Formats: sequence, structure tokens, C-alpha cells
Amino acid sequence: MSEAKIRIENLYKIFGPNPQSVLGDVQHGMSKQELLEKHSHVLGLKDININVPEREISVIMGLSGSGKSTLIRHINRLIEPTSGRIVIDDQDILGMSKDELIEFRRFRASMVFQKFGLHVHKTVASNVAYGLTIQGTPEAESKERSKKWLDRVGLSGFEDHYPSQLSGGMQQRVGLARALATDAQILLMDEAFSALDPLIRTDMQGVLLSLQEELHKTIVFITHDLDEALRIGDTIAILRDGAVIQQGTPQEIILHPVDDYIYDFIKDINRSRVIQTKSVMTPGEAVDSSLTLSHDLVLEEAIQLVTATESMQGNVVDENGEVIGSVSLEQIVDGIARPVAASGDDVQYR
Ligand SMILES: Nc1ncnc2c1ncn2[C@@H]1O[C@H](COP(=O)(O)OP(=O)(O)OP(=O)(O)O)[C@@H](O)[C@H]1O
Repeated sequence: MSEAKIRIENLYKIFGPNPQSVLGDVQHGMSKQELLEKHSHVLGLKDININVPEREISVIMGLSGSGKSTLIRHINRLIEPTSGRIVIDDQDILGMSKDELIEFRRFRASMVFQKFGLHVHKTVASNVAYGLTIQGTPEAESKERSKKWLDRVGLSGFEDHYPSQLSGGMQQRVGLARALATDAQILLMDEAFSALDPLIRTDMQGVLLSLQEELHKTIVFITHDLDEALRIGDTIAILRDGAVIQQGTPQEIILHPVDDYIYDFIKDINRSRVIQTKSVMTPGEAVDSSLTLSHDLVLEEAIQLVTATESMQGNVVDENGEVIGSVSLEQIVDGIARPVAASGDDVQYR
């Protein structure tokens, strides 16, 4: 895993007239419900500790009201914490002056919003150039960069259109181009695709993933949708009532849900499309089979290849083509059928 670009440490956020007066109670375990009933304060975030690795997509997932928006808005200090630290590139952003903060938002962190946040009276090209204009970039250069990013998100030819002339999916492409045009290393995406129809949404996820293969931004992506989280997240943190219940890679979360709450989230997913060969294989030496399977091949595809062999097994190779283990038909079927730990042990939920 890459180094942490953003470190969120012991972060608490309490909404209400006097958060400091009830912070101690929350730190000693007072629940969200009790805090509301006894002290009329709302617990937004509770002891959040998350490392956001550089050049990866970190998904924050949770149901409505779990604290996702509150959390992402701390990263560019649209919200001030009650307590805790947010360290970006080894700098505690809570110590930034007003000017440093403006600089940070202009050059280092861009945001993509659920409702696109476009200027309705500006053309598509001006919307994309907006961040560059406030950075002080000369007009000709802004224009050129705006055009380049519109090309990259598949909107060349739409420069002079207005947002209302575009579909929702196209408007969000403009939102994405605007965020990318500033060259900020950090992208904060708050339910960025949630307002889109399912097919367009899947399409936008593909656009983001293919751009990311080349750009390697540090992306914090908020969603309430598990399929989206599994598809785009290098890591996922799941929030409930303002606290992180589990964080890990999609494979870890599916194979090792820490409790019933997480299990309820994952139990209906199509495991064969998410679990990869490496997660069910026996690590070690090659077995007698002419079949090689990539370590990240999903089980749905692996099962077809393995059933076509005589020995009903194959060797698993890493990205360099080196054998790292083997997998049998039985292991694949087991992985698809029920939750198993990477070790092959059954997972107990209670
Ligand atoms: N300004 C505020 N004042 C009081 N309570 C707030 C404020 N902002 C958020 N909250 C509360 O904090 C909790 C977390 O809210 P938040 O909006 O971060 O959740 P969310 O997971 O983003 O939900 P959604 O998906 O519905 O946007 C909720 O209980 C919410 O009511």
C-alpha cells in the first residue's frame, strides 16, 4: 500500500451549542441516542482514524446520517472538528491560516459534488476553467487546459454549451473535468455519481477508473452504494452512527465482515464477481495443471477456466507471471457459496 497522503486521527465532531462540554461524555462512550436525549447535541463523528493512501481511491461508505458528508467536509475544512487532527502531506491542516487554507483549496484539493455545482450562466468551458481562473492562470492557458480536460472526459465539442443543455451524466463529466483541470492531487467526491441513472452511473465509474489508471490522484469517494464502493474502492471504510465499523480492501470486507451490520451490507452481493482467485487459493508451489490464472481474476471467470481443464485446478500467478499458489474447483465453489476467510476457515459472525 502507498504512503498515507491524508491521516485523520481521533476525529470527533459534535453538533450543538456547546460541543466541548459534552466531548468527554462521548469519549467515555456515550451513544448518539443518549447524547441527543440527555444533552440535545448530535454526534456527527466519533473517534475516526483513517489513513488515505496516496494515489489510491479510498471509499467512505455508510447509510444516510452515518456521517459521510461531515467527514469529507473536514478534509478541506468546510467543517471544523470538535477534536482531533487531519494531517495532509505531514501538515496539520487545522493549523493552517486563512490564506494557507484558501491556497490549499485552490491548488491541492478539488471537490466534486452530487448536484454537480456548476454555474448555470457560464458555458461548459468557463465552468471547467473556473478553478484555473481563481488560481490566477492566464486566460489563454485556462482555455487550453479546459479544452484538454473536456476532451479527456469525452465532451469535446460541448465547450460553448450551457449546463442546462446537457444531461445529468454529461454535467457530472463537466464537474469531473473542472476538478481535474486544477491539477490538484486530492479529489474529494461527495456522492458524486448518486444523482445519476444506474447505467450512466456505471459509465461514470468507468470514466473515473480509466482516468485514475493514468492520473493516480488521491481520491476520497463518498457513497452509500456497496456495488459502487466495491467497484471503485482500493479500500473501503464503513461508517455507522459516526464511527468507523470496518475498514479494509473490498476483498477483506467481503471475506471477513467484522459483525452482523457489515454482513447485512455484503450478504446480497454477487460474490463471484467480486472475490478474486488470490483470496481462495492455496498459497505455495505450482500443481500439475497447464492452466494459469491471474491472481486478480474474479471467481466468475475463474470457474469457467478451471472447469474446462481435466484436473479441475489451475496455478495462480501474480502480476509478474510468477506462480504464487493454486486453486481448485472446490475452492472456487466454496468461495462463491459462503463466506470464507482467506485461510479457508469459516467466518463466525456472532
Ligand atoms: N449542521 C448540522 N447540525 C446538526 N446536526 C448535523 C449537522 N450536519 C450533520 N448533522 C448530523 O450529523 C449526522 C451525520 O450527518 P451527515 O450529513 O454527515 O451524514 P451522511 O452519512 O452524509 O448522510 P446523507 O447520506 O443523508 O447525506 C446526522 O445525524 C446529521 O443529522
